[in-house]
Amino acid sequence: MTDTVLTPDICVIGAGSGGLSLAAGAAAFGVEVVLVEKGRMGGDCLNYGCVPSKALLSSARAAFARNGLVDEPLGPDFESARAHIQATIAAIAPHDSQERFEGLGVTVLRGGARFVDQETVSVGDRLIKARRFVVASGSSPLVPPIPGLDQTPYLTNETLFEDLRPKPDLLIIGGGPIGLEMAQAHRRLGSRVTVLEAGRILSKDDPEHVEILRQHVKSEGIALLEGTHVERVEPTDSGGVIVHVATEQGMRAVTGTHLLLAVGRSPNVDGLDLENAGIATDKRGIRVDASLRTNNRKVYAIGDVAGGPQFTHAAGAQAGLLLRALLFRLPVKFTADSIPWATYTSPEVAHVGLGLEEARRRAGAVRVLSVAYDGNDRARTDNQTIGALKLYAGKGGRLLGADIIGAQAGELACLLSLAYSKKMTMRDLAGFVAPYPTLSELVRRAAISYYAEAPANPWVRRVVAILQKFG
Ligand SMILES: Cc1cc2nc3c(=O)[nH]c(=O)nc-3n(C[C@H](O)[C@H](O)[C@H](O)COP(=O)(O)OP(=O)(O)OC[C@H]3O[C@@H](n4cnc5c(N)ncnc54)[C@H](O)[C@@H]3O)c2cc1C
Ligand SMILES: NC(=O)c1ccc[n+]([C@@H]2O[C@H](COP(=O)([O-])OP(=O)(O)OC[C@H]3O[C@@H](n4cnc5c(N)ncnc54)[C@H](O)[C@@H]3O)[C@@H](O)[C@H]2O)c1
Repeated sequence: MTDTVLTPDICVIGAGSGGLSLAAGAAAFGVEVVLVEKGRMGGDCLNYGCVPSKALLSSARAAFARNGLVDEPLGPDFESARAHIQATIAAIAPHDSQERFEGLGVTVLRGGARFVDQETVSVGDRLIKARRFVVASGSSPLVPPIPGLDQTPYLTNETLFEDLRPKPDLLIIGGGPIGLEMAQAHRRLGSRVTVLEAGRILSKDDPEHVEILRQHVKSEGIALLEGTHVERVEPTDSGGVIVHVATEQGMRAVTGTHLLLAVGRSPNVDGLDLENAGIATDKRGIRVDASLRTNNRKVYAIGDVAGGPQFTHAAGAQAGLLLRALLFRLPVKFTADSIPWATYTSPEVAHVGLGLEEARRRAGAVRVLSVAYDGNDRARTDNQTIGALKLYAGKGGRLLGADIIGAQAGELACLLSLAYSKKMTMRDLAGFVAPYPTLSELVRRAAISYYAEAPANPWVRRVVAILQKFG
């Protein structure tokens, strides 16, 4: 070990979505920060997650618009998708780079961090004794214990984008956001695609909206096998794969040229030696309280490793809360329902606040206000009429949650997330002015329907009649 022991205010482990936000925010206030990263700056989102997957979806959308549905992966389309992914990562990378963070005054150490004791972390031969530690070490693709997997070639999000070659017959295990986004992207690039899902696809989203998506992706030729148990996998002589599945109809073998695993995430706790610092974990990751603190009072955890919602914006939101707590000593409370999400299939599927069941459980009577995209003029002009928006209104018309499926659902979720966070009511959402023609008018339209019965209400009618008498 070197003699120099670093003694910053904050030591952040992991330079991904959560760690970078926290380090940049703290440095902006002149707080001394050491940031440790063992892999690529930018973490999963930039290198293996959101950015390459959304770039691939964008290329696939363009290819689909050009070619329509094809059953042969087209080399040039894959080639241009690969170039687009690389160019997009390269364009964003400087923002997350070591150089930028050093420019902000952050000390960046490259290497694996591990706890030596309750208040010390080591990185190679450096020791760090910080006033506070923030673990933001992210997650890795879960590899399930499927018999035969250890002898069968498979892809995960960590390998899929780097070597993006045509995949004639892609089998995907898992029908969550990764499975579905990648299924549609590859299908639109000409691959035949089969999704093998143990339960139902997008199980956290509204079942009626998921049914719309289900029918849509099937219409694009994606085979969805839901309620399917994968029994075992084996390689073929030609380098492909056979997946043996048990379905309600019996056993079945599904063959493909490539296999992608998209069955969830495993928190990155290995190698941190958390036990040396007495930090408790469970299978979801590091255990934290609502203020994101672990049972070691010097140590906090945010992002995928902290067992909550696993999104870039969730990690960012947690970093923001933690900055308030660490820099300004303000009490903070993270709640999972403050985190909206969107899955970027066509149509997109998005969610804000509470789901309908949870809203009913917490609030009792809930009114569901639904509007369909085909009643919206912008959806008509753009020929994007598949979709629907539902608002869940509680007592006094308070917005409790929303589900959206359709074009730009993720963008609509932004407005609704603001409304949810500010505890707005249907009155607020009916009362704002949206430019015409926009999809955001769907929100107003749904909120206005809360008052649909007002004209028939005898009391309202009486008031209107009295007011008419005043000329
Ligand atoms: C295919 C895919 C698509 C996704 N799409 C979206 C999307 O569209 N929108 C969205 O919001 N989210 C998306 N996500 C999720 C999002 O990528 C993650 O939620 C987010 O990256 C989590 O941020 P994080 O800071 O917790 O972890 P990460 O961004 O993974 O960063 C953790 C960092 O810690 C480093 N690290 C780990 N252990 C150590 C150690 N011991 N010492 C030093 N460094 C260490 C890792 O190398 C890594 O760089 C997607 C994920 C995947 C896999
Ligand atoms: N648009 C986005 O925001 C976006 C996109 C991709 C990923 N993500 C994030 O990344 C996380 C991981 O995504 P994911 O799709 O891998 O995980 P997930 O946990 O959301 O979905 C995994 C799916 O795989 C199924 N499954 C698990 N084991 C199986 C098995 N043995 N056989 C068949 N099916 C099985 C599950 O039932 C589930 O439906 C997500 O939870 C999300 O937070 C977000």
